[in-house]
Amino acid sequence: MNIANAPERMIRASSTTGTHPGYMPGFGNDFETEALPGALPQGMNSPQRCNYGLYAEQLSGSAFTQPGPERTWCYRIRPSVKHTRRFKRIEVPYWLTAPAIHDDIISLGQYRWDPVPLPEDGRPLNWITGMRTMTTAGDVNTQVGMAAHIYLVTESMVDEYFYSADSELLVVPQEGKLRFCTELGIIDLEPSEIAIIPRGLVYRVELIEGPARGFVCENYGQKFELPNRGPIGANCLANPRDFKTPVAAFEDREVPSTVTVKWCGQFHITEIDHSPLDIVAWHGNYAPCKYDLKTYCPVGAILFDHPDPSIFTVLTAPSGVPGTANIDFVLFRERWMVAENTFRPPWYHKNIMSELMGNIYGQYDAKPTGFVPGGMSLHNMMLPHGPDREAFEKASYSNLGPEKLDNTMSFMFETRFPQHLTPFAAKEAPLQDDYIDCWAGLEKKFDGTPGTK
Ligand SMILES: O=C(O)Cc1cc(O)ccc1O
Ligand SMILES: [Fe+2]
Repeated sequence: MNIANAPERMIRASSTTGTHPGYMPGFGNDFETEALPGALPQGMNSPQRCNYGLYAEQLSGSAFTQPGPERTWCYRIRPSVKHTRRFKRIEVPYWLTAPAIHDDIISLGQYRWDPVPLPEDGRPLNWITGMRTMTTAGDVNTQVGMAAHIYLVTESMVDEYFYSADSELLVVPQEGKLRFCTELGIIDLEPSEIAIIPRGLVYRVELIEGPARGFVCENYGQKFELPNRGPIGANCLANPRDFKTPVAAFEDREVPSTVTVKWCGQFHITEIDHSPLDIVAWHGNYAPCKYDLKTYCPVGAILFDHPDPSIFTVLTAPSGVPGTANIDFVLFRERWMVAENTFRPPWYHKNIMSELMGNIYGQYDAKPTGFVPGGMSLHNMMLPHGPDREAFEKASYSNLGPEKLDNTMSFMFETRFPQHLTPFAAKEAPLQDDYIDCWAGLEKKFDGTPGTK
């Protein structure tokens, strides 16, 4: 069943329909915001007593001593130690964490999947139960690597909260609208936008318009940052002002609630009697944000040849080895193709990085058919791939006038680590068994005589 045809009964719409309180522009800025006047101390972080009887608490997203430390000061109704009680382990069987290598699964191969459908039994899915891990890479215990997930959401979390101690999440919606009610404010998210939810931040996810499906890159390592622009200079690509961080918004609600924590790949639940989204004011540079991919300004080939896809990097998460990302988030969006005497789609290649791609909408130039919106592909470390036969023939023989690639948005989670398929990706998700055949028709053109064929 296609997600778009899901019966109405599967969709439990969100109760949160209020207008959004607003966002602040900038990437990694030192923001300050208060939902009540005077809630934020001025000139200091820890006054003897805070206004409104609030508790001051620091959320540290980096080592204290990291150059450019990332932290946020929160002024909240209760310290967050009151938001966790005794933990009970629970199973979340479809959300897997590296290392997760299964002897009976072969990750060596070119793989492609159709969009993951909603479960046929109609059971509702929320942000936690609807997460489907496709690949894992690296090791959460050493804080390197990533996981790629598909989420399917048909119901809101109600009095249920979550945080991941393992990871920052990069969320890439493909269908439906979600609202992330976080400790630091509210983010509404729809296709063509992305959100970054920092490690350790508590939130619940509501369904605004559903069902919702999308992709998640779970980053176990250093945070995503804007790439160095090198000779490109100060402008284009993702411009910092287009990132939006929510203003403070809090809840003062005393109702039985749960908090689920993802910690070293395990899930634990704790019961509390109030909403943990109780931060009235905050300041700092460790905060969630969203970004509209339609504001991404691509820079590309304006005379000849096809550059490396790194020119389309939106965000990069460093690995510690200079220039060798733990994860690059790369965007293939609408753009003009003008290169002369050039094979314009991606060249055939074999790459030490492993490439997981997803289609948000439209057609991807190297794969005109089969790689559909909501679908994913994986070209793992040192596995050759490139345009299918149809794309090769068209690009080799078409007249090369300026051409706009319109209505197209695909992306890549590219990591320096090999990606391992999960049992879900290998056995349950709609894997295209015949994907490899897209190259079968590439014929031998060489006949020993010179000249282009
Ligand atoms: O494999 C792919 O389609 C992604 C990709 C695109 C590109 O323009 C160059 C290299 C590359 O891996
Ligand atoms: Fe590639």
